[in-house]
Amino acid sequence: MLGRLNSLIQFRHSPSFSSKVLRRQQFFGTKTLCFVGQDQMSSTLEADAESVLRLVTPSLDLKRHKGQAGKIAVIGGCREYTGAPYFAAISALKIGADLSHVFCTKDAAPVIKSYSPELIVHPLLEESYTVSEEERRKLQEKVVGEVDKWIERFDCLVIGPGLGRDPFLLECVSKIMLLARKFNLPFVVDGDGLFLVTNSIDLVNSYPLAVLTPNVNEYKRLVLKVLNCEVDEENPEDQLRSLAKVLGGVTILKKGRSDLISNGEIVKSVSIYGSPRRCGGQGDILSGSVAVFLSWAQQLISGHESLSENPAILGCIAASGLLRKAASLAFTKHKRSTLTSDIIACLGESLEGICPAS
Ligand SMILES: NC(=O)C1=CN([C@@H]2O[C@H](COP(=O)(O)OP(=O)(O)OC[C@H]3O[C@@H](n4cnc5c(N)ncnc54)[C@H](OP(=O)(O)O)[C@@H]3O)[C@@H](O)[C@H]2O)[C@@H](O)CC1
Ligand SMILES: Nc1ncnc2c1ncn2[C@@H]1O[C@H](COP(=O)(O)OP(=O)(O)OP(=O)(O)O)[C@@H](O)[C@H]1O
Ligand SMILES: [Mg+2]
Repeated sequence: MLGRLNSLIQFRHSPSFSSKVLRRQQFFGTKTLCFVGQDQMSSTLEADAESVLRLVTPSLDLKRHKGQAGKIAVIGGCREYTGAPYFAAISALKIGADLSHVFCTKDAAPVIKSYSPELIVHPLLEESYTVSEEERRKLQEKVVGEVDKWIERFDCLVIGPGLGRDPFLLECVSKIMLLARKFNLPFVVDGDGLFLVTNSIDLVNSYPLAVLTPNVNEYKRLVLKVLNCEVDEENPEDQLRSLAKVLGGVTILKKGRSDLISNGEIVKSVSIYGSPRRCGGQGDILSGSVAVFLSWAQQLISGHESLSENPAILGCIAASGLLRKAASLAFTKHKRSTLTSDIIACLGESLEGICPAS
């Protein structure tokens, strides 16, 4: 059974599971691979998202302490966008992470704090208009130093929701990405983080713990930059595989009517019926969710040395499946008035329907 699972999701184990993760091997305790259904082991394009959700979601246990179910940090939030980082960070908690941080600009912080007392909000980043040329170098060092104090505690970063495109701010964020790579910390790049990465491919190149979650526009820009061509609508799977391969094995979740996922080797799709509402913010839920499921998958795999699945692919399949289930449930309740916060409110019920807490 393990062999067949491995051949379906042929993942390269990153050499970089941190010692922090290894210390937590016991987290998943007695969970076994009988949670993986038969469909998941077939070689079809469509993933069995429910089986993956059951596989990676840890059971609740009174012996566990705060933090073991995941600590996520979102790097995003600026003067214009405060909703996006909030959606990503709160979704992580609603799914089951223990702690969710947001590193945002100084002026976005009080707004994001006011949305929720659950989030730990760091007013750290600054946009060009608040900093003189002379102050910039010193400030950049301060930002990196501050993130450095926290970074080892996180299981995954989400970089980009509502970040904005201020050049100085993006320069600081590129330093944070380099820091994350130094610590072998997985990160999900979304929204304006993808704008940054598309213009500085080296930030993610050949980093197997990077997950990119582009929407239609973001994907178009990435394909143009990296493959120097237009999006191939006829053969999306092959093009996605090539893109991930050229980027040295990063995982890409291409969002759309069906979500397509590849690490340059395999391609999987998630097409569970979601919702016809396309209100903004659903991609932000997805990025926060990928971070949690990726962390859980990493912990699961580190506890089963015989497994060679790629936690990033499992995280993407699980997050996409859950978001679609929650969007569908929210739509049955709210129809045309369905908003992103309604979908977030359905995350728990949707996950409970697939893997009950008790
Ligand atoms: N509440 C908040 O704070 C939120 C903040 N957000 C943050 O905003 C930042 C920018 O992200 P983004 O997604 O708006 O930018 P981008 O990808 O350039 O798209 C812009 C335009 O592209 C088009 N378009 C989109 N999809 C398309 C499709 N399928 N097919 C065809 N066209 C399509 C469409 O253009 P239109 O139809 O108006 O011409 C759309 O308006 C980023 O930081 C993000 O995190 C969001 O997360 C939302 C919630
Ligand atoms: N045409 C579609 N039909 C069904 N589901 C879709 C469709 N497009 C996107 N989705 C779903 O919505 C999720 C978010 O994708 P979307 O393209 O809206 O991201 P986004 O533009 O980054 O969102 P955001 O507004 O948060 O920035 C995807 O994971 C996918 O499951
Ligand atoms: Mg987006």
